[in-house]
Amino acid sequence: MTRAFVIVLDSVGCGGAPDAHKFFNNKTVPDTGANTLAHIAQACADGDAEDGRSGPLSMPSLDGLGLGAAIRLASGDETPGMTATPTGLWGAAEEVSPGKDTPTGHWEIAGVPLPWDWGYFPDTVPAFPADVTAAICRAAGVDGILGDKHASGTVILNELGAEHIRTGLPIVYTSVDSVIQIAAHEEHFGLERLYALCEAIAPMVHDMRIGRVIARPFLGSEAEGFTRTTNRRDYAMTPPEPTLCDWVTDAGGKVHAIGKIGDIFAHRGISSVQKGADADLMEYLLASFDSAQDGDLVFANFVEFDTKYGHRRDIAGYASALEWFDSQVPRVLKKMRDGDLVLFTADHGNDPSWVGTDHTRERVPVVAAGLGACEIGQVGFSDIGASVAAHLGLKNRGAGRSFL
Ligand SMILES: O=P(O)(O)O[C@H]1O[C@H](CO)[C@@H](O)[C@H]1O
Ligand SMILES: [Mn+2]
Ligand SMILES: [Mn+2]
Repeated sequence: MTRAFVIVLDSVGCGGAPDAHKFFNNKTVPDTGANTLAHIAQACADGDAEDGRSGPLSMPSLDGLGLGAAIRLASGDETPGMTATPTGLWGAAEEVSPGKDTPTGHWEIAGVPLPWDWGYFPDTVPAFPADVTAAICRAAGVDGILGDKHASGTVILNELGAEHIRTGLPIVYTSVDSVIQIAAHEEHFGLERLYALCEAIAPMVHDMRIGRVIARPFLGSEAEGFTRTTNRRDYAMTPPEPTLCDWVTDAGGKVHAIGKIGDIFAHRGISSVQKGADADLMEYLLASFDSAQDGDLVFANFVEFDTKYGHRRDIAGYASALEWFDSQVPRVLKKMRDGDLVLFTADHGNDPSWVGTDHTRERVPVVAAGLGACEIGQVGFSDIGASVAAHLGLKNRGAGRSFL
């Protein structure tokens, strides 16, 4: 028996998606050519990412496993600063699902491509139909909502945070993803009240094939500014079929969710959940090597690349986050024991050099330690789930084929 550790670097794509022209930022600009990792590496090499860090992108550990090679394979783009000869398993994965959001990417990685099209809200004001707004008002006990449009979650707090405190009305917004996000002040509105509101409207919203209701609690004041807290909670639709998480638990193993993995899978097939800032998650991941048993899956998502830097189009911040993560990788690899598979991948792109503030359709890197040097080439997202299942000796393989 063996153990598997699947570590998703949220939004750390590597370009080259053949269907990128079907996905957009700013309504009209296709994602063709977007490449989160390569464009960050290029900006660093050009001296355009000097805020809080300096010089070429430094990711020696993941590059050593095969990250630079994976980017070049996926996209043909240059990878300045990342030119090591791989010592790990490496390749790039392509998504087939019609969506570039987090649940869609994770479900397909876990063996289940999306069998439907998500519902979306139009980029108009108001964005939400009257019955949705009425349901929110009823559940919150208020007589209106603020926002009611497509927005960036940090920008809308600056715009409406003070009015929210003054009026007590929740801030409700969406994006190109299939989401309703509700932002409310933890103290003025109340954290539990925000959770109860999101939970109450989730069934109606899911019936409209809207993938998630996201509670976006924040703190602060008009004078100090408003900051989102780590108490975000996602009320996601249940995956359409059993996923890798269910296969593991059905076979008697445990799935240890680190970060928002539990929420993404609507807590189906999830044995334990640990949440927090990415720095905390790294410690939970390290500790999981001491507690995970044979047959278990540790499934982690590091979200700050996406939420703090990708959506904010902050290239230097994104580069710093990548460099921090890479500096932790030797600690992870040292914890491995014989039979462990440790696989790093991503769920979509979020190129901080791109227009707009939304995800970008990209291939994602697949690099792994524990199986020696091996090029797997171009694979599908669901092949990752099939390979992890094969590694754990599971019968179910989902839609993919194992590359092991
Ligand atoms: O701008 P914020 O609130 O971070 O929103 C982002 O977070 C949502 C969920 O991942 C996405 O749909 C994206 O719009
Ligand atoms: Mn994501
Ligand atoms: Mn995102």
